[in-house]
Amino acid sequence: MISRTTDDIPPFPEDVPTAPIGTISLAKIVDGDRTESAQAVEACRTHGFFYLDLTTTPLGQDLVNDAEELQDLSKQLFDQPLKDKMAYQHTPGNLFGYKEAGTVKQTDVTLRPDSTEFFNIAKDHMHGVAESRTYPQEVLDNKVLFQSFQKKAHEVCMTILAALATQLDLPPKSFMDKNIFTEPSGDHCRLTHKIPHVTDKNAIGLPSHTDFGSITLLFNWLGGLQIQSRDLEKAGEWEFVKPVPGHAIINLGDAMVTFTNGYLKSAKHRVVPAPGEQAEISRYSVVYFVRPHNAVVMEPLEKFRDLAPEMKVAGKFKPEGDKVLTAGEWMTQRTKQMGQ
Ligand SMILES: O=C(O)CCC(=O)C(=O)O
Ligand SMILES: [Fe+2]
Repeated sequence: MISRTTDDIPPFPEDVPTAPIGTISLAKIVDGDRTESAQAVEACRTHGFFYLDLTTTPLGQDLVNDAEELQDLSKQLFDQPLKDKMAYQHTPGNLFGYKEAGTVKQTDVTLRPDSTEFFNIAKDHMHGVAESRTYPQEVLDNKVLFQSFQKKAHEVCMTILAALATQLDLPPKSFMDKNIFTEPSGDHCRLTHKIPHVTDKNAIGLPSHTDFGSITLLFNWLGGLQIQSRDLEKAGEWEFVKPVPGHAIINLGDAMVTFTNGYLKSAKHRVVPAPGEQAEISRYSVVYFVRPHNAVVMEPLEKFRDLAPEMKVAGKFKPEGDKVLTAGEWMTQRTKQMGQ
């Protein structure tokens, strides 16, 4: 079965317009199919999002299964009383641990509280790359599952980064070398839970943002994720990204914008109440964020250093001032900016 967790949820309404993002096949990317890689580059220069079809490789199928098991685990994890979850709250400037719903992002002009709680579980902590912080017993009891998901998600993301590099006439490891699994980094698995819309009619799921790492691999089962339309007539309107069983949703983060000096894009996205009847039930997502390892210097690759400004697209290119940061410093700065 491709997706057992979609069997018991109301369908995404057919009459709701959705973003026309493309689908890339993991199997074809693994096979070195240049047409597929060219489409991935195109997706990263336009919408900044694409579906990744995971149905036709064992690695992809295993990843889907892990994500579904993590969704089951999320239900138990978020079902705990708030005070128990708050015992694992993240510390300022460090995203690992628990974030409660009701956060206001400091850079959000609307200053609306979000309605999403999440747990960020570090790759370094699950794989012994760095000393771990504390996590709930349910997380520790499922360490093997987190290890499996993180390893596979990282591998899939590296395959995409290699395809992008090759297609851009760079050595295949150009981006991979900045995201080494065994090096200390901000890589993590995020489990999110959005309370049903009916509980808080005004809340936003997650305010508009770009991800700040290299590449994000996302599973969700209910609608609610939106990206801004690229259709000139719809100028900036938000469109839903409909979940597709057996597919992950991939987007690039601001680090890739920095490495390519804006040639590749990190698209703004947000989470709002899911459309139709889907708004009435809890929404979960399982995410893996690949971030450049801490020692990486956040500057464009040689090839992109002198890129003309008009080639630049959405996303933040540089931190305040001209200081070149390491990825470790950059992540701390961006995390503080989130008000977290
Ligand atoms: O839950 C989703 O669909 C998106 C989550 C997201 O954008 C994030 O956690 O950065
Ligand atoms: Fe995001």
